[in-house]
Amino acid sequence: MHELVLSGKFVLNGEIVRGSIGIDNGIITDISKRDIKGEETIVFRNNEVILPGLIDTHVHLRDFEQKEKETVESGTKAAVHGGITAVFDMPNTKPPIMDIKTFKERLNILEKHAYTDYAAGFLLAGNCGEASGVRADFYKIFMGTSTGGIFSEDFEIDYSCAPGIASVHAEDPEAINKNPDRPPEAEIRAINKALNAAEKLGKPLNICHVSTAGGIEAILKKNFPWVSFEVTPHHLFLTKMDFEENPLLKVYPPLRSEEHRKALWQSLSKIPIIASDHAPHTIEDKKAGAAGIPGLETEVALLLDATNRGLMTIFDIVEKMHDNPVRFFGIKGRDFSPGNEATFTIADPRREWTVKPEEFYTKAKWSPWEGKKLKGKVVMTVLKGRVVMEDDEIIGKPEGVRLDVQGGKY
Ligand SMILES: NC(=O)N[C@@H](CC(=O)O)C(=O)O
Ligand SMILES: [Zn+2]
Ligand SMILES: [Zn+2]
Repeated sequence: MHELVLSGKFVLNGEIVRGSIGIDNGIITDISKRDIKGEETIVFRNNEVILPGLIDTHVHLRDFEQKEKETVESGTKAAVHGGITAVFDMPNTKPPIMDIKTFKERLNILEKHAYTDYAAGFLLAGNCGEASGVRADFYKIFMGTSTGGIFSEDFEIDYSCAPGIASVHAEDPEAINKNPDRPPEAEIRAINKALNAAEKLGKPLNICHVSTAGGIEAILKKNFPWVSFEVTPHHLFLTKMDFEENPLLKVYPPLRSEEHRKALWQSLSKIPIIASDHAPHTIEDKKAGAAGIPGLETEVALLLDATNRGLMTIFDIVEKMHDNPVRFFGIKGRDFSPGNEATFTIADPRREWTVKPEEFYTKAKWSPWEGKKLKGKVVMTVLKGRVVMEDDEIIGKPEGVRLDVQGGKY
C-alpha cells in the first residue's frame, strides 16, 4: 500500500498512457498501467495530464536589496502557481552574486524561502578567483549589459574559467553602444563570438533567450553537443509591434519582427529549452525604462494553449522544460522513473481561463497577456510527493531544496 497514488493520464516514453504512480517518502516507487492501492489516491478523471516536474532554467528572483521587485518567496510561489517545480536563480541581483560571501547568503535565503527546488547561479565578470571558490550550479556571463549593468570585459576568459556550465546573455557590447535599440546584429555577433569560444574551449555553454533567425541558424549550423540554448515565450508569441503598442514590453534582447518570430517557430523542433527569463520590475521601474517581462505564471499555459492550435505538442513541453534541462545540466533524481523524486506538474490542456495578473503571486502584477483567454492551465503542482499548489492556491510550505546539478552528458 503506497503512501500516495496519483491516478490518471501521464506522459511515458513519448506517449500518453492512463495508469497509476505510486509514491512513498516523496519518491516514485511504482509506475503502472494498472490501478494500484494507496493510503491516499488523487484521481485525475478528465483532461488532466501528469507531466514530470517542469524546470525553468532562467528566472530572476531579485530579493536582497530589490525585494520590492520580487523575493525568493514571491517568485517561487509564482513558479509553483505556473507549474514550475525548479528554477535556475539568476545572479544579477543587487548586490550581484559574484563573491563567496554573497553566494553563501543567497543559498541561505533560497534554503529558507524557496517553494520550488532551485539551482544556484554565480555571476562571472573578471572574478575567476572568487568563482573557483564556490561550487555554483551554473555560472552566468553577460557579454553586453542588461539589468544590473554588469558585463564581462573578456567573455573568453570568464567562460574559460567557469568551473561548471556557463549560461550566457549574448548581446555584443560594441553593437549595443552603436545602436542602443539592440538590433538583431547585436545578438548574432555575440552568438558567433560565443560559438567561436565554444569551439576553442569545448566547455558546456547555454545561450540564453535566443531571439533571432541568425542567432538560431548560427547555433544549429555549428551543432556542438556541448552548446545548448533557450528561447522565451515572449520571443515566441510577441513581436516588436506589441512593444510599440505597449512600452512595458521593453526587454533585452528586444522583441523582434514577425520574420524572426516565425523563424523561431520554424526551428521549434531544434530548440532544446524553453525558459521564461522571468524578469520582474515594479511598474515605476518599468516606466523608468527597466528591461524585463514576468513570465512564470503564464509560460506553461501559453505553451498548452499553443498545443490546442497545433503549433506544438505536449511532448514538446516535456522535452523543452524537463527532459533537455535535466540532460544538459545533468540534474540528478528528476527522471520520471522509479527511485526518482515524485515531483510533477499536472496540466489540463483544455481548461479555459483569462489571464488576470491581480491573481498572480509574483510582485510584478502585470502581463503582456493580461485579459487574454487561454486554453490550457496548470491545475496542480506536486513537489516530492506533496501537493504544493492546487487550483491557484499555494498549499505547500517553502520546502524546495537545491537541485543536484552535476553537469550534463552531451
Ligand atoms: N531580460 C531582461 O530584459 N532583463 C533581465 C536580465 C537579462 O536576462 O538580460 C533582468 O534581470 O531584468
Ligand atoms: Zn539576459
Ligand atoms: Zn535573464
